Amino acid sequence: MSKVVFEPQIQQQKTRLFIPNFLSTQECKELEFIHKCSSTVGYRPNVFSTTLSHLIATNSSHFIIPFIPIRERLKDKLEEFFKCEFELFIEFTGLISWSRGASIGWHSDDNRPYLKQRHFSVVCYLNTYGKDFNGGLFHFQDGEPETIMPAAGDVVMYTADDHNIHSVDEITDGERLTLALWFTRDGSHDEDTKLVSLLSQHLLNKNIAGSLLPLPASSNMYWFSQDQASNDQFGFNICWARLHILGYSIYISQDSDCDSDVSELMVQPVRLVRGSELLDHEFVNILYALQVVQFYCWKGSALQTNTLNIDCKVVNLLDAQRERIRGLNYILLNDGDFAPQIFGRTPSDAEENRCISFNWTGIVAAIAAWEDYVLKLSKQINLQLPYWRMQDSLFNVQLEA
Ligand SMILES: O=C(O)CCC(=O)C(=O)O
Ligand SMILES: [Fe+2]
Repeated sequence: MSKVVFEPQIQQQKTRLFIPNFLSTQECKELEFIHKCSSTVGYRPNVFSTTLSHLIATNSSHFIIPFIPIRERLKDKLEEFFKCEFELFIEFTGLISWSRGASIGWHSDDNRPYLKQRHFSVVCYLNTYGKDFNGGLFHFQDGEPETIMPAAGDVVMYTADDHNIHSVDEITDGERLTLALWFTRDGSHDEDTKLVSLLSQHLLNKNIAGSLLPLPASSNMYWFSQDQASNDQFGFNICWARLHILGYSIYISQDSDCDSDVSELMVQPVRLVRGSELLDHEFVNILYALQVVQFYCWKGSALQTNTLNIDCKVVNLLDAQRERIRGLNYILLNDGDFAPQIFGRTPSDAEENRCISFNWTGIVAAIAAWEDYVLKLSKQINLQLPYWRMQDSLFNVQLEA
């Protein structure tokens, strides 16, 4: 009797996928806006991050809405390609930016005992090599593609094990931004369970008409220093620095005894200053001012068109106010050149940094447009949360219009 011989399957296991243009330009820009007004110091030197739980903790849960359809599309694509439909959970979602000096050597993403639940990695590039930053090329140690040159909208998915040893070159200038997700087969590490619980506690305690203004987290989360481990006094506050590189200063009228206490300054009402002009509008805190300015950068040209009827009061700075701003900058920016070194592009590009056209009426228009935007997001989250609670999962609920 002849035996049936089973040929060993010589089939290369698929371990990675590169997808150009998976996200639209609008999706990338919206996530960039969220990161630039919400980021805190990250988990590695010169890295900044925005996690979904941080958005909830800072009264900005509504910013989770734009992530939902993107997470869903990424999960569907990943499960289809790796043939594991309905098996995966999202373990982590975050916006991560790397600034000058950040890099990572050869590693796999599950290379620590506490990271073993990470089975798949997904990196979405939200900005572009050569345009927004230099350095920061991604390399796989073996196989194809060997090198990825990040471009806004492109996505790479790979198994988090040692089939995919990879590295990222040092960023030499600018800020390289990604949306990073890890997926797991282990339901006990499902990020959604934790998020639904945090959202429930947060939103149910608050009436629907509750304020949509951001609340700063503890001030050390916004304190950047070159050597984070040493808690170096020489550094800067990320919010002040992001406004500074866009050409804005901050005026705080309230004179308190604890001016050198940064946590106190983060919760004071602020006014925006540009050159020698001060906008006569009080923002409840620095995070709110930052959200409006970043919103203006995002929507700028669209806002310009209907600014004709906007009432905008701008006054000239008094010498005493100028002195006060100098004092605040000394505390919050230290050396004013340090922030552009970390966030900027060479040669100094503060002007080139997207917010090219500036006028105060644009900013005032942005205050109203920001409010419409967050109100719309907030309505969506309030409608969806009951369904998320039922399923213990964040998903795009198809609601009747
Ligand atoms: O941003 C990238 O291209 C990859 C980042 C990375 O390797 C990591 O965070 O583990
Ligand atoms: Fe990695």
